[in-house]
Amino acid sequence: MGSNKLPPGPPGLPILGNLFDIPPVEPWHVFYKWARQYGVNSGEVVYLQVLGRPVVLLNSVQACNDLFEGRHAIYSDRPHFPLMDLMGSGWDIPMMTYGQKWRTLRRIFSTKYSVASSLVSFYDEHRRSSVVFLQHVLNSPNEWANHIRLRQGQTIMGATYGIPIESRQDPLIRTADEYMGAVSLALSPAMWLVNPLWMTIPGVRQWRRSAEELRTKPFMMAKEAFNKGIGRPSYVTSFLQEGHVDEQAICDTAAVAYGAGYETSVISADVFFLAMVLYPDVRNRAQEELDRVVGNDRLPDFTDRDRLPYISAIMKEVLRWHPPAPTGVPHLLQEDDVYNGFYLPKGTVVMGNVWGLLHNPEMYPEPERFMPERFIRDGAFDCSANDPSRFTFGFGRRVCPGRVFSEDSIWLLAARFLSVFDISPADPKALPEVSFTGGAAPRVKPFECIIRPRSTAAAELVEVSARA
Ligand code: HEM
Repeated sequence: MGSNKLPPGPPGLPILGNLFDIPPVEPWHVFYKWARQYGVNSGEVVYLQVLGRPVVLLNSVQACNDLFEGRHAIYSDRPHFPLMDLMGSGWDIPMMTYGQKWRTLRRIFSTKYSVASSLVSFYDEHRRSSVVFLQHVLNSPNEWANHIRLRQGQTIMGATYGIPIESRQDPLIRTADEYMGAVSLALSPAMWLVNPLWMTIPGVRQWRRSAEELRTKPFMMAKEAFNKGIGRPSYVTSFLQEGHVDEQAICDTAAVAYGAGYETSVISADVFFLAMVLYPDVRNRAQEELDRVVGNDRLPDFTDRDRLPYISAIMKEVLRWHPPAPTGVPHLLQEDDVYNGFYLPKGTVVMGNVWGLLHNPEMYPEPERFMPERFIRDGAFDCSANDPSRFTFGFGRRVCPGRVFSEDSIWLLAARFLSVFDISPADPKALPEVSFTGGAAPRVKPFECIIRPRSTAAAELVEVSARA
């Protein structure tokens, strides 16, 4: 191919390679360091080797565009995730090899989740779940983290199946929690690169059951409601009504929304709360905008979006500051290739360094700071030059098809929560740390905060909206 020189990277041990260089928790900091240390003369391409498997980190916009977009025909496959195989997740689009089955299912999924007219039809679910959320926070503010999980579960389950979820204890939410915990583990670099270890994980059988339940149970419930004529409008019911898509495909693609969308949305909501606790100036500025534009006698809505630029900027900054999948989801190179004069062997695992790209100080000055102002130009919301969603949601043909749905969800949460509640640290002298659990979709470590209605009128507005 004209070059057999591998890109630079950290030296590893014989056979084991860089196995012990990748920490199980917050590995993105190490990836970031390597990008700075080794990427300078290679167009930001860094080479690792783990137990004989070549792994490449792409650390620049250029490299991600050139390879994931420009050469998508050979950069869109997935590596094997042994733990996912054990869980019987062959139906799950994110894990699928790049081929006809993936193409068909992804197209079906996208006709509802990536098309503007369908996304608008999900607005009512976002609205409904956000009002329930506000009421729960009003009644038990210390339980805010549980209320977030319920709200995100309600939104996804409502939009996908039309199934109302009443409580955090709902078995469907528990199933999703369990399955996504396993997926996060299965996709974390430390786990899938070190494949023999998962054999010993005790919960595998239970995870397999959760995966099957997640796949079939809510679909059967939605279908039954549809057949009785009592199904709420949703992804599943609209396909059943249209009648042109095979039922198994509806069932499998619906489960993907629930599986891929639930945990990631919970994390971004948690990140929003953490940012609001740590950055009171941001919260104040957002509330000033909400009061001026929306006033205090109704909740903000999607129709206000164009007039709430700072809320839109907060939503983008949440996705940038701590992306729910900071190391992305790995792609697999299907052919030998040469890039910038470096040889990339067939079978290389190629990872966009999501967190590193979003913390590049040239594109995002003071990257550790939560600063929505970076998306405001001349008083208007503008992320045309630095839209974090270009990285947060992955790359090329495998880019997340749920990204606009997720942005809608975060936007409404931020607008409505800040319009009626104040939030502050539990102890101003001991602010919560910005730290995360392990896994490919790391959760914000639990923290406490104080949440109060902004006024008696705000509390009443929440009650009235919940009754409406
Ligand atoms: C803040 C929320 C979310 C984030 C950060 C996120 C992030 C990602 C990332 C990084 C990928 C991998 C892209 C790649 O391979 O390069 C992905 C794939 C995917 N996401 Fe999301 N996601 C979110 C929410 C959602 C939602 C709400 C849905 C469904 C409604 C969804 C459905 C999917 C699907 C189906 C894939 C697989 C795409 C494929 O392999 O072709 N995601 N997501």
